[in-house]
Amino acid sequence: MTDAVEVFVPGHITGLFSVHRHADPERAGSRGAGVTLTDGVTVALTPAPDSLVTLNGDPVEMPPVAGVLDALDVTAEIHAETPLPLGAGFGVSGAMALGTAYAANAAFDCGKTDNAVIRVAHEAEVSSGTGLGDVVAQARGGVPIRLEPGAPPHGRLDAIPAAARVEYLTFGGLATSDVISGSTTELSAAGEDALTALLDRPTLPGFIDAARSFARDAGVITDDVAAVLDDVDTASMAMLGRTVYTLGTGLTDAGYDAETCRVHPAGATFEE
Ligand SMILES: Nc1ncnc2c1ncn2[C@@H]1O[C@H](COP(=O)(O)OP(=O)(O)O)[C@@H](O)[C@H]1O
Ligand SMILES: CC(C)(COP(=O)(O)O)[C@@H](O)C(=O)O
Repeated sequence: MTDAVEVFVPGHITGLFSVHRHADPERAGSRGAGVTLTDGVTVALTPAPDSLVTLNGDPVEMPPVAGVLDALDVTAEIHAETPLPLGAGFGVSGAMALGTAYAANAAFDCGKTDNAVIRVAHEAEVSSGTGLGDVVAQARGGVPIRLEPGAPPHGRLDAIPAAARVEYLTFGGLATSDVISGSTTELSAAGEDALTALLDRPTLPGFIDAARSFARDAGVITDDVAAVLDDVDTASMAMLGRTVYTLGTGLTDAGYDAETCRVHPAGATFEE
């Protein structure tokens, strides 16, 4: 058993998605597409007799992290640091679950393969109702397309092979669990149409166009987000949060004081 293990997990903004429920959480998930970010979450895990989770120094209730620790039957202190806001569509909960799973597997010599670690984090995230596709996307990096839902070996991923600057502006959170546990028929139909359109044009402009159509058709846009989307036709809304993002410089060009990062070229990594 080692002392502390640190893992970096990229943030993930979902552009479009459809919900695929299944009694078995490793087969449940979403199809869709998003961008992983160089702004992410660094998860530091230290084995400890009582589990504790902090985010930027403050204790937090984080069900998917608790779920990972339970599944691995370990207790630990998890200290996570991120520039990203929690609950605003950046997959912070998925990042914390995946970072915890990788770090715990290493610190406690659980002996799991990469796919098995991803499966543990995905199951905990899905069972907590905090996400459906963030974990598999964050394990891959880049601009992942989720062709089939679920953790490996069930889910299937592809990606848009491209890099970009990413700008984002956040107004606050949207409760992911309220949206994905409610009626998702309209949202999922919009997500399937948008994924088909993206696969016809798997480029960054194709992604933003599909994401904007999805955001409009899914009926989730809030007034603060809508006002920015009216101003910036290369921007869309992060699922699921009151966040606007663009690939390139659209937000700053329009005079918004946006945060800036890049598409992350890789998935979660151990920090040396
Ligand atoms: N202050 C907080 N704001 C939002 N979520 C919080 C907060 N403290 C704890 N949580 C928990 O964090 C999780 C956030 O999940 P989610 O909304 O999917 O966020 P994200 O989009 O960052 O992944 C939920 O389980 C929620 O209960
Ligand atoms: C959109 C969402 C269901 C939730 O994303 P977040 O709010 O960032 O946890 C995501 O996990 C996905 O499946 O695409």
